[in-house]
Amino acid sequence: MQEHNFRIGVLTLSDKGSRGEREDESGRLIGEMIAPFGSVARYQIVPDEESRIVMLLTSWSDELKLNLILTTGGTGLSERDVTPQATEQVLDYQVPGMAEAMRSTSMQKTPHAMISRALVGVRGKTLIVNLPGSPKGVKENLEVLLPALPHALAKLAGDDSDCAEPVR
Ligand SMILES: Nc1nc2c(c(=O)[nH]1)N[C@H]1C(S)=C(S)[C@@H](COP(=O)(O)OP(=O)(O)OC[C@H]3O[C@@H](n4cnc5c(N)ncnc54)[C@H](O)[C@@H]3O)O[C@H]1N2
Ligand SMILES: O=P(O)(O)OP(=O)(O)O
Repeated sequence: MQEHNFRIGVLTLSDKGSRGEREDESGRLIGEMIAPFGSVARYQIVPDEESRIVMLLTSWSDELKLNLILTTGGTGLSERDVTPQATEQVLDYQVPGMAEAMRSTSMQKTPHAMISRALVGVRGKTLIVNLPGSPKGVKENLEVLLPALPHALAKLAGDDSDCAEPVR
């Protein structure tokens, strides 16, 4: 059931997936998990190529004006893992707390979580979130962000209402 109306992009970075050698299970899972937050206005799977990632993140933010872009894959230490480098190029500023929360919570599941260099940040009015490539990594990282997502996206879209919670 859709509880919010945000416009979302899902970008899968995978050499094997882009060649049709692996099902994009991670992209599909993101679509399922994000469904209550809005509609997937763009979905694409491309190889781990920095210039293509920069081009897509820029056009989905500046031209399509998506509220949220979720990437999966290419956050690790392999030679072709370039998603964070590409993301850093397009961001106006980072939202370190969201990336820290994903990594620190995931560390309770696997020490391998520290290997992901995923960034979260903002370009214009678009929140860009890197997620790891594996479906397990997607699930464990994205479920950390979801509770804060509607508030973050509403603020980014210009909601200027008071948001302080009462002191207890
Ligand atoms: N909370 C968690 N965080 C992380 C995990 C985890 O299990 N839980 N895994 C960690 C590991 S291990 C690594 S390494 C880093 C970085 O991962 P990458 O972003 O570089 O992931 P890739 O190399 O692109 O892919 C890894 C692996 O996953 C499978 N894969 C990739 N893409 C897809 C896809 N679209 N559909 C299905 N499966 C996919 C494939 O076996 C790849 O070899 O992240 C840590 N974080
Ligand atoms: O083919 P990819 O890019 O999904 O990555 P890996 O080499 O980690 O399977």
